[in-house]
Amino acid sequence: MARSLLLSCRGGFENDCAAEMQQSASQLQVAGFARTKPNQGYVVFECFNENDADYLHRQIDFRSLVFARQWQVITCFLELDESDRISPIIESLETLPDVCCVAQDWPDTNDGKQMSGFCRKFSRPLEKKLCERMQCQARAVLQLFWLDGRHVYVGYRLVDNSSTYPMGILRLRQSSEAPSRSTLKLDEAFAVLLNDDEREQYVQNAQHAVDLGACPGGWTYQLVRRNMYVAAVDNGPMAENLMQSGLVKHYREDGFKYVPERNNISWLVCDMVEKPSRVTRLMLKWLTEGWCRYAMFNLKLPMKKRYAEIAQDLQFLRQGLEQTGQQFELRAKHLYHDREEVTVFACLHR
Ligand SMILES: C[S@@+](CC[C@H](N)C(=O)[O-])C[C@H]1O[C@@H](n2cnc3c(N)ncnc32)[C@H](O)[C@@H]1O
Repeated sequence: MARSLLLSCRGGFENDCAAEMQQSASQLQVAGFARTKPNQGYVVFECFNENDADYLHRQIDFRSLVFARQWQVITCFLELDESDRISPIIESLETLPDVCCVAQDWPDTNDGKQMSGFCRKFSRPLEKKLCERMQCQARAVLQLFWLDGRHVYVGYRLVDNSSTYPMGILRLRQSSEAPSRSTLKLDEAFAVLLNDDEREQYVQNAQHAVDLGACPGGWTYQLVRRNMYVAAVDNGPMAENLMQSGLVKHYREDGFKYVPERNNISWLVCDMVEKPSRVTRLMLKWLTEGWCRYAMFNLKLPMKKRYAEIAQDLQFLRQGLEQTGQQFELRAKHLYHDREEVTVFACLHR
């Protein structure tokens, strides 16, 4: 009897996450409304009808949601007594489908961070009590979302339609050879926006790549690390260690005017700070002209209504790719290492 969904997001992006969920629900003709507060790092979406939360959780492809890092159906909200937190949780599980394991998350905020130690300690006794209920073939996870040590949302999420990472966050370490922290955005994008088969097929040694807005070279570093030849386009200075790799050629040119010299570019990546609509048009041009096979790029979103902007840009791109009559992929995610920006992957299957 689940009426609500919980979606976690980066603090400050609650309105965008809520607007996206509202739009996704109304496309499925499900009525509901979002409850959230600024910077709380999550949104609760309340449906008007019983079971609609489960329906939305099954019908909406999690990968289509840009701003949600993780989501779950809420079956109940518990206020717990510190003397016995486990019993009420166990008692509340009757309405749950079969689950294969338990996951504990909390809001990714300064207050929320304090929950990490608590959850680590709590998981052992909880799992001990729950082990009889776990069924390893089950396709759902028991998901707890702690607000503090006494308040928790209990519910579930489907393994095949949610993030596989704890808290929906892929944590990566920056290599000392990478010249900027931005490098983690592209590393995360390859991991999150492509599945294992796609990574194997699309990302290969000795491919040619173009990096627009490349300096100082954090994204180029990720391409070089994957043994690609890179045309790095930017007026700024490139990190010397990358230039010494022998794989990078630096073009001091305007990324909007640069035309590739070769016709076998696999990857176009772009991190230029520019209006998202302008970058979108440029990416569409590269893909439809056949100048590259795959594009991974950032759309910077300094405006207030970020969901409205990204929805419009993605729609423009989708329509442009549809007009080619070819099959294509288009995915966008507000990644953990993204700040006021969203990362997009697009390709045309020729
Ligand atoms: C966010 S930084 C890129 C950081 C880079 N991806 C990294 O990981 O080190 C944006 C870069 O875009 C460049 N840029 C902005 N507009 C450009 C344009 N029209 N053509 C080429 N580069 C541009 C800037 O010079 C700047 O170096």
